[in-house]
Amino acid sequence: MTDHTARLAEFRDRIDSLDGILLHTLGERFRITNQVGHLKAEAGLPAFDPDREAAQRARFHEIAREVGLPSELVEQLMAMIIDQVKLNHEKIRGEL
Ligand SMILES: C=C(O[C@@H]1C=C(C(=O)O)C=C[C@H]1O)C(=O)O
Repeated sequence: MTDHTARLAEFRDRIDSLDGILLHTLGERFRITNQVGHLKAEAGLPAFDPDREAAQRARFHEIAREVGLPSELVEQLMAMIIDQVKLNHEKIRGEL
């Protein structure tokens, strides 16, 4: 193996490991938001909480700046996740 091939393989190992961490973390986030979905459905609370989401967006921008990621990327990524959470909440409510 050339030095470049070995370094590429090392980088890809690290990428695979980080992808695993990201997806396991996402799975854990969905497990917790599903619990929130059950709690809200039982309490008759709406799936969507705009004040909470506004506070989260402000925090996402702050974190994006800290870690050097484009704010738009972080915002779009988190909006996709949160939209799916709200769909899950509607589904949970429909099943009660
Ligand atoms: C999980 C919640 O429900 C919704 C989903 C959110 C999320 O995925 O972070 C945030 C706010 C709500 O619109 C919540 O209210 O905390």
